[in-house]
Amino acid sequence: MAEPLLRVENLKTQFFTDAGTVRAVDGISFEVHEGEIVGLVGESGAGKSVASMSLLRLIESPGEIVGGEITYKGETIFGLEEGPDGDLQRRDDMLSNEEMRTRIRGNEIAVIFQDPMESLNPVFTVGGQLREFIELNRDLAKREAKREAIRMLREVGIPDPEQRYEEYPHQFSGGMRQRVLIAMALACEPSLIIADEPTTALDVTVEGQIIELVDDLQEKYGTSFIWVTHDMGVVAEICDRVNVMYLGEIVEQAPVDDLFHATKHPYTNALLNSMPRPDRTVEELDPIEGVMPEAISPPSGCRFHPRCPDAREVCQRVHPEAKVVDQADGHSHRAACVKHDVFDAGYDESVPLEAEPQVTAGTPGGGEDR
Ligand SMILES: Nc1ncnc2c1ncn2[C@@H]1O[C@H](COP(=O)(O)OP(=O)(O)OP(=O)(O)O)[C@@H](O)[C@H]1O
Ligand code: NI
Repeated sequence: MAEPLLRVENLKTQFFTDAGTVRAVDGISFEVHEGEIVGLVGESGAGKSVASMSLLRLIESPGEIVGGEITYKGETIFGLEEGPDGDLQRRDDMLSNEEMRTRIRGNEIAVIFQDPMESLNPVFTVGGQLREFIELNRDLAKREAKREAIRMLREVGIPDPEQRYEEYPHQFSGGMRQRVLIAMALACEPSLIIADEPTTALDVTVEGQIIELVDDLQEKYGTSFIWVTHDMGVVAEICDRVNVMYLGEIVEQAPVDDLFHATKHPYTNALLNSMPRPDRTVEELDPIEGVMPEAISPPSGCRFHPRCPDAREVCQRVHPEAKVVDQADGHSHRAACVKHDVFDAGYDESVPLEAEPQVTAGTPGGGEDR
């Protein structure tokens, strides 16, 4: 298989707070190949956004990437090596902050956030902002940049783009604003777009339209996506491959069909059971027991064991790294759960744990109102 566009290996990002060290991203590894839509899914606080921001090196104090490697098109976005005094230091070939700003962010890797109002300036027209962005990043003259901005607005399905070019963000609906952000993300024809819950604030119909638009544009431009969401329904619609995150770790990684139909991790199973589906009534929904613990003091052993219906005594002791448990479509299916034989951790002989009675949470990530 061709070299991936993006390779993330054992990435660790932590926040050093007064209350202690938050291990927000704790050793995740995944790849994005050209033209793929790769999902990053999990409950609120799992580390999805911190992982995304780490890829762009946008982590601010008290946060810091403390380990691992990020390679994009053969260049090192992040990497450490042992220095002369034995301490870890940033590698020589790591891209500089200047290169990240001018060459990578926006041009190579663009990002779309959940709330377009945070990314758009309310006091300038939508068209003006898009034009300026294109002018700055693509070295076009003002008139050409304007023509290009209007073309992009049309491309993302905004009706009357010449007219809407002159309007302000508040004159756009939520869905239309999100289309503007997609236009902005696409404007420099990046190879990778990171979309962090871009449809979460939208109603279901508009969400469906945006997803359809992204699917079309993805096909047309061949752009790769990292799609961050807590919604398994969205994952099913848009993703090729999926990474399921729990408390800073990737607990399952598989092509989308295998994730849904040959699920290997109890947490993924719980996410799927808590998801509304056309073939089940609301009463049949099965919220995941308990709430996700704080990343500051994760449980021993498997971090999911206190909430896991399959948990046995061994799960309190053994902390499983994701391992290949199956092969599908030339892609590995990985899971971090010792109930699989490859772990050889004595799961079969181990004593089942009583499910601890817990405060029950709603469905993950506040998905219940949708
Ligand atoms: N600036 C910060 N300071 C301290 N802790 C932080 C900071 N930013 C994030 N965290 C912690 O990092 C962990 C991961 O947060 P993150 O925002 O990545 O979760 P998420 O999966 O994106 O959740 P959501 O679905 O709510 O967006 C959480 O425990 C969060 O509290
Ligand atoms: Ni987030």
